[in-house]
Formats: sequence, structure tokens, C-alpha cells
Amino acid sequence: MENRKKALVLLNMGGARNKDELKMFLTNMFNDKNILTINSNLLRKLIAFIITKRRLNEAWKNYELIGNKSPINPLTEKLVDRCNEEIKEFKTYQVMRYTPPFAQDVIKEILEDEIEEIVLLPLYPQYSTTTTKSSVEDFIDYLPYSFGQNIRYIDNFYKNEAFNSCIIDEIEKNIEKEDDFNIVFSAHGLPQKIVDKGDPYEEQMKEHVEILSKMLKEKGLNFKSINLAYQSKVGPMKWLEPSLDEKLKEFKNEKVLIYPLSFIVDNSETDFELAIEYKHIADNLGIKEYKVCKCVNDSNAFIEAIKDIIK
Ligand SMILES: C=CC1=C(C)c2cc3[nH]c(cc4nc(cc5[nH]c(cc1n2)c(C)c5CCC(=O)O)C(CCC(=O)O)=C4C)c(C)c3C=C
Ligand SMILES: [Fe+2]
Ligand SMILES: [Fe+2]
Repeated sequence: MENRKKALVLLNMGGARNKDELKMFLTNMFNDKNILTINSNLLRKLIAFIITKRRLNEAWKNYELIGNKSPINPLTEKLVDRCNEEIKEFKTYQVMRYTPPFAQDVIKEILEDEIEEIVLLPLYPQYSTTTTKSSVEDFIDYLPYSFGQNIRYIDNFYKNEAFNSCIIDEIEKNIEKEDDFNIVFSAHGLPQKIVDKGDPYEEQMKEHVEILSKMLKEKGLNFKSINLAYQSKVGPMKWLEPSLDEKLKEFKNEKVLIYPLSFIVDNSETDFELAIEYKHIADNLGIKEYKVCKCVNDSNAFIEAIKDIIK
């Protein structure tokens, strides 16, 4: 590893390792001007404090059901290790947005390692101001001016064929040829207001589903229906629609396969929200079978896709 002069930095959201870190996650998230798009820092700080205080205990109960921590950290660490084993040209690091390791600390390490060139790979296939922009800006804010211009970032990678093949493989693993599943691509939601201001996330998400639909058909993987819905609404504002709750109502007595399309590694939104919370909803709606696909995580095929995405 000593001679590696290029850094690949995986950017992700972070997640709670314990209740204190959930408080940290929520506080940092709602203090992010890309998430709460309020101009006044002071007002945002106050609202972040109030939301965190209100949400913490209720949200922690969800983490108790998945082993008192989010799986996002260990899974991202595994992905970093696999990249370091398989992508010899780069030394791979991870930076999280709302829990450690933070950009400021990882940048110190990068400078000590005398890295000369940096590639930022936000682990978000579709661009959003709330995720990609927030993470990239945060990193660049802490990078000293003296580092120079030898830094580039991957804006999105939902069109990458090798990546999409990983998704199709995961879907294929979950069905038999004669099954008659409805597939729902479930995306993390976004306030409608953010989309109306020009965030391309919804547009890219729709295009991503179109690309995958074509690939499924080409592979002879037939579904009764192919759908897109949005999970994880927070607060009273209007978010992207249809919501996953509404979408599931269409499938009484039918089979549903969920693919979590916003994420690269599994996290509390997949392991708790999709696998536990929406499973209850599906059972109550009389859905005959309800399955959730795994994210691409640190699979060999995804490591190959990363090589192609950053080249
Ligand atoms: C206004 C609130 C939120 C916006 C906008 C938002 C966008 C957004 N988030 C992800 C990915 C993840 N979000 C996760 C958790 C999470 N998200 C919000 C709120 C907003 N997200 C909250 C309050 C939480 C915490 C859990 C909860 O209280 O419901 C996670 C999981 C992290 C983990 O612990 O494992 C991920 C991943 C995307 C992709 C996105 C916009 C495109
Ligand atoms: Fe979120
Ligand atoms: Fe959620």
C-alpha cells in the first residue's frame, strides 16, 4: 500500500453505532443546509435541536430491533477493505457525512500519506443535492487550498452497465422463473420542494428504473408489474410520490419483491424500514409474499463496477 499516491474516497451518510451517535447523526443531518434549506444558520440550529429531541427516542427503538446499530458502518468498512485488496492503483478511504470518520480527520490522514490525486465516489447512484452535493462540498471545504486541483468526483453512476448488472443479478437471485412477482424499486424519498428547486434526483431515478426495466426484459426476467415508489418520509411536508405505503396497497393477494434503489450498502432504511416496518404493512395489507433484495454491498461484481465507474 505504501506506494499508492492516488486516493479513492468513498463518501456515505454514516449511521448510529449507539444511541449517542444517533443523536449526533440527527443533529448533524438537520444542521446540513442541503437537508434543511433554511438560510439562517441560527434558525436551522434551533430547528435541528427541536427535531432531534423529538425524534431521538422514537427512532432509537428502530435501531434496537436491528442489533442497536446501523449496519452502514461495518458494511462500508468491508467495501473499503475489498477495494484496497482489488484496486491496487488507489488507496481507498471512507468519509461519512454525519458520523465518524469525518472529512476533516480523513483528509489529515490523506495528507500524511502524501496522496497526490483524489477521486471522490459518493455511494449514491443518483445525484441529489441532499446527498452527493452535501458530501462532496463537505469534503472539499476541508481540503487545504495547497492540495491543488488534483481532485475529481463521480457525479452519478446509475447508467453504468456493470453496476446495473449487479442489481439485475441480485434481483435474479430472489425469484424463480415461473414466479409472478411485482417488483417495486424503492427509493429514499425527498421533499417535493427540493425537487421543484431543480434537484435532478427524481428524474435520474425514473431513468434508472427505465434502464433496469429494459435489462430485466432482455434477460427474460418477467414481472407482473415494474414500479417505482418512495420510502422514509419525514415530517409534514409533501414528499415525492407515490409513497411505498400507497404503492403496496395495489398488491393484495399478490407477491412483491422490493429493490432498494438509492443505496449501495444496506443500512437502517433497508434492514429496519423495508425488512421489518414495511413487511408488517405488507402483511396487514394481505400481500401473499414480500421479499427485500440486498444492496450490492461489497460483492465482487460491484468491485469490478467501481473500477469501471472511476476509470
Ligand atoms: C429531511 C430529511 C431527509 C432527507 C431530505 C433525506 C434524504 C436522503 N437520505 C438518504 C439516505 C439515508 N437516510 C437515512 C436515514 C435518515 N434519513 C433521514 C432524513 C432525510 N433523508 C432521517 C431522519 C434518517 C434517520 C433515520 C430516521 O430517523 O428515520 C439512511 C440510514 C442511515 C443509517 O442509520 O443506516 C440513509 C442511507 C438518501 C439517499 C436521501 C436522498 C436522496
Ligand atoms: Fe435519509
Ligand atoms: Fe426512515
